[in-house]
Amino acid sequence: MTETAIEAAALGKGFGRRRKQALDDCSFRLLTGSVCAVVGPNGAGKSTLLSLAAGLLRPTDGTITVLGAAPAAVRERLAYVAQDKPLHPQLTVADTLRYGRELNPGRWDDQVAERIVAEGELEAGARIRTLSGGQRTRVALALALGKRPELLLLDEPMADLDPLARHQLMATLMADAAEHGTTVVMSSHVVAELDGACDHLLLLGAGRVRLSGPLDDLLAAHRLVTGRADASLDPHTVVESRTTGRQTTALVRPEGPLGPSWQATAPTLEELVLAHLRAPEAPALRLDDVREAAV
Ligand SMILES: Nc1ncnc2c1ncn2[C@@H]1O[C@H](COP(=O)(O)OP(=O)(O)OP(=O)(O)O)[C@@H](O)[C@H]1O
Repeated sequence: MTETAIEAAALGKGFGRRRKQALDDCSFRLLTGSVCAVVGPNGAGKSTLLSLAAGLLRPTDGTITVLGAAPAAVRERLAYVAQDKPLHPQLTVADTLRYGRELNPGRWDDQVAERIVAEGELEAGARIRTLSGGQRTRVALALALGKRPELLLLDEPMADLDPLARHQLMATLMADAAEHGTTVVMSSHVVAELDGACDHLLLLGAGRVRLSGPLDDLLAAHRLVTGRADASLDPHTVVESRTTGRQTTALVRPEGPLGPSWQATAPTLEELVLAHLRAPEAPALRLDDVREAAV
């Protein structure tokens, strides 16, 4: 097994005759066994990136290597759950799982697929078209995990689920990934649901990588500081700063000791992401051991 699950080098994807860049010059590296959160505002390129990794789109620039090969060459070793969760509407839940089994001979894990369906109390005989959005999500995830993939690509998998189902499915997903060493790449707008589940972060903005690396390293590279509005933050890199009255609160990347003017705490994942979303001009930071120089 290769140590790198996904490697993107100057990856770009343009659409249409004008080649509008959905992704531009993206380089990052994700180690096997990581659970990676892909976050970013609407239109940032998250779905495009996941489709490229799944081999459903081809790059217009650069390269993406998945499980050591071109994505199209390793399709049977990965599973992709797209945002719209395409399933055959006329099939029953049981038929859908049966097709999953037939299409993945030698790989299929009946136990995990059946468990995910059973946890949602879905009737085996129910047709897909009669299911709610959240119930379809459950069937799509059962199909994806049943395939026993080495790489699981999930595009906003929890968006349709009620909070309890979300919590429970996330726990099942993470336990299964940990048990089998599955690499998981999951996009989401709900940062809270990623906290505690992910160990790698990829933040995209306007088609570019803004943050990439092990979550702990990215969090450790930032400090949330509070101090007097007239205190200087030189020479630190200020990601975002807000002043209310006489007080400034900022997210910074310290270049050394912060000094006595500032009270500093470690940011949460949500604070890290929100500050970068509010400050799209902040410089990018990559801590994922890419071979190229800094972005
Ligand atoms: N098939 C396509 N044809 C033309 N443009 C596209 C196509 N797919 C995506 N785009 C454009 O590429 C950009 C990135 O889209 P993408 O769906 O990857 O973003 P996203 O981060 O997943 O957004 P969201 O959070 O809204 O799901 C957008 O500007 C979108 O309009």
